[in-house]
Amino acid sequence: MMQEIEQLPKAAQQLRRKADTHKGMFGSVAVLGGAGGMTGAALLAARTALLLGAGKVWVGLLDARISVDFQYPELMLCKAEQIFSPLQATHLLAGMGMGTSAQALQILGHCLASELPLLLDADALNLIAAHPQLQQQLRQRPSPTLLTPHPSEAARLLGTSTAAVQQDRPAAAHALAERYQCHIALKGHGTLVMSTDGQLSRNCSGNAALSSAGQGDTLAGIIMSLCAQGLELASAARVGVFLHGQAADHWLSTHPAGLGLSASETIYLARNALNHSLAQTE
Ligand SMILES: NC(=O)C1=CN([C@@H]2O[C@H](COP(=O)(O)OP(=O)(O)OC[C@H]3O[C@@H](n4cnc5c(N)ncnc54)[C@H](O)[C@@H]3O)[C@@H](O)[C@H]2O)[C@@H](O)CC1
Ligand SMILES: Nc1ncnc2c1ncn2[C@@H]1O[C@H](COP(=O)(O)OP(=O)(O)O)[C@@H](O)[C@H]1O
Repeated sequence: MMQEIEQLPKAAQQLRRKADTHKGMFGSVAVLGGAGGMTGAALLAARTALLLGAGKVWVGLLDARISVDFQYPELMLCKAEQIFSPLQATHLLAGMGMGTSAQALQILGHCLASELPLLLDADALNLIAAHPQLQQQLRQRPSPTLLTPHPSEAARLLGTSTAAVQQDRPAAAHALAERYQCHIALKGHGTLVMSTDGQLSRNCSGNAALSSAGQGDTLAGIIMSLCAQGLELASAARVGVFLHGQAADHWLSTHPAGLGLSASETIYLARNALNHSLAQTE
């Protein structure tokens, strides 16, 4: 049976903060990605993780020419390999703008070998689709893993066409969860979240304003930020897809035709939506 996500899932209430806290209680997220020409994808995910409340955020870039994000100097930038020596993060997300080079393959291998909760997107998914040994490593991970494919990435992972995925999205989500033994968020209008316990949910928020580059990177950042702050990974996916869509729905109140929403602006809208929702239910 499919559950509809029509409002912020109750699990979000766990994000409310007590008075006596410190940053160590809200997780340390490491983002792996950003090869030459696509460092923006990794920075978008990292900025989102920070602005949605994660305690600390590292960015391990494959293109190591950039050493600081001047707009968000709170982010800790380093070479991708340095994330693992020593591993200080509590949560990993990988793939945004990572490319499919030998270096990307090696970094993804480190991520899969770690025992941390892991979100894989974009090129991490393309690499998995192309390398059976990574598929085996993925299936054997003892800790929670979420794959967030858009329909074309899902098609590569299933060895089918994008049209076939879109023709029966619940079947595709189910097949991905079965094949890779992971939680799945199959993106696109009405994003489906399929968890390894067999629960299938369809997100009802969001609109065509999200059809622009980088919006998947912000979704990945939202989900891992929520997970780092204590939500179980599948719950973080359900809360995250709703918040991401809600951000775009709020954009329509000032931009009714839904044009021109940048991924960077989605971050602020999602942050507002989350803060207001938690304050309203106090
Ligand atoms: N600022 C940046 O550096 C950015 C870098 N990006 C990176 O660019 C690389 C390539 O990723 P792309 O996703 O662009 O390329 P892909 O070739 O994986 O997928 C793009 C194609 O997928 C199909 N598709 C996507 N959503 C669909 C839907 N809902 N229904 C039907 N078809 C759909 C469309 O044919 C679309 O042209 C990745 O590493 C990605 O992370 C992107 O994240 C965009 C932003
Ligand atoms: N028409 C739409 N309705 C609802 N959500 C959408 C729509 N178009 C795009 N999205 C959402 O925007 C995000 C796009 O992600 P993705 O395709 O990975 O982009 P990118 O790789 O550029 O970051 C997904 O979360 C998707 O569900």
